[in-house]
Amino acid sequence: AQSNKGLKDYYQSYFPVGAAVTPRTVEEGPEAELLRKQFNSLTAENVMKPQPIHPTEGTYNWEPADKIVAFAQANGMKMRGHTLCWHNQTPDWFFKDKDGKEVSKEVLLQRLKEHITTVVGRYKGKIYAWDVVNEAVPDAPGNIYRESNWYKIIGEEYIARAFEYAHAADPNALLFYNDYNTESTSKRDRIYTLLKGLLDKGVPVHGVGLQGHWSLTDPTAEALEESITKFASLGLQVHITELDMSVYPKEHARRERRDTDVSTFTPEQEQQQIDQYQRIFGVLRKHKDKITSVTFWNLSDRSSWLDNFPVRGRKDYPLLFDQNYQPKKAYWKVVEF
Ligand SMILES: Oc1ccccc1CN[C@@H]1C=C[C@@H](O)[C@H](O)[C@H]1O
Repeated sequence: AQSNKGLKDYYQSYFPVGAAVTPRTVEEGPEAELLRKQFNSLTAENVMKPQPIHPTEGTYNWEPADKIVAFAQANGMKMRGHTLCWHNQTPDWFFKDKDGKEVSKEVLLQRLKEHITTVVGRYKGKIYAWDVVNEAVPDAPGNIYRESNWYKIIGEEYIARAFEYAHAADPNALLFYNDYNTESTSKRDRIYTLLKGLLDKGVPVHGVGLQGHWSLTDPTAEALEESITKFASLGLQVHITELDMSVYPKEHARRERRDTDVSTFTPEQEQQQIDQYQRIFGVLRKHKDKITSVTFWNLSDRSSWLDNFPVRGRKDYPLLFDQNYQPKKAYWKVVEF
């Protein structure tokens, strides 16, 4: 019956649809029920990032990640791994020796290799796609490489090495480069240059993750189409990895509250959100030959990372399910096509 269909059923002949979850989300209850009904792919929102999973050189924290993997396995869901190499949520110990001094390039490469080999190896055969490197390209025009500790100590080759380590650990896993703001022409072009260079050197990159932290007006359908086709022209699969649609103007840096930062979800904002979700999914369906996964970042408006970014404590309403896990008007425009 229609009522039993979820997003994953409507999109069965297009692409898997997923959500970013916490270990709490997969405990029995309304959120686990919503996951089962609506989604057939999962990403761990935080617990597979370097800091949560490998807090000190000698300790791995497997239990939270294992919980999410077990839920995916038990419910026949695909699992995306997020993320192996990133400048954020990465512990300082990677970059420091026992005296607190900066480590050499060789030591840091060895630590990166150990981390990736151990994490990817543990979930071999259970995680089919990894965000190997996250956000290596800066927003500001000009440089291709963000000046992270990875880049400063190793140089640009840290990216190729990360992909090679992941491929050696699980030759069957699809390996992705993941980034946000991928529809801005300057950043899009620099990501393209980075990826083309890696592919030309034979580095095992299989796809690009467009995070999809979008807003009511950005991107336009044309800009999104341009990004999808440009990256696909490299022979890469395209995943939308962190889709949400803030009801506030897009910003890319955390900032303190201003008294104008009131939380609103007016009928006008809702209508704009309905129209934008309809436009975006029209483009994604049109390019189902290039798009092989679409994952929302978090599950429902009950809780979104945007409730605290870029402004702490400003409630956002970015997803297809409301604060009581019910489909919003935008949901029906996404599934009725
Ligand atoms: O939209 C942004 C603006 C500035 C910096 C980072 C981002 C997006 N950064 C993402 C968001 C949330 C995290 O949980 C994800 O791991 C990260 O990939």
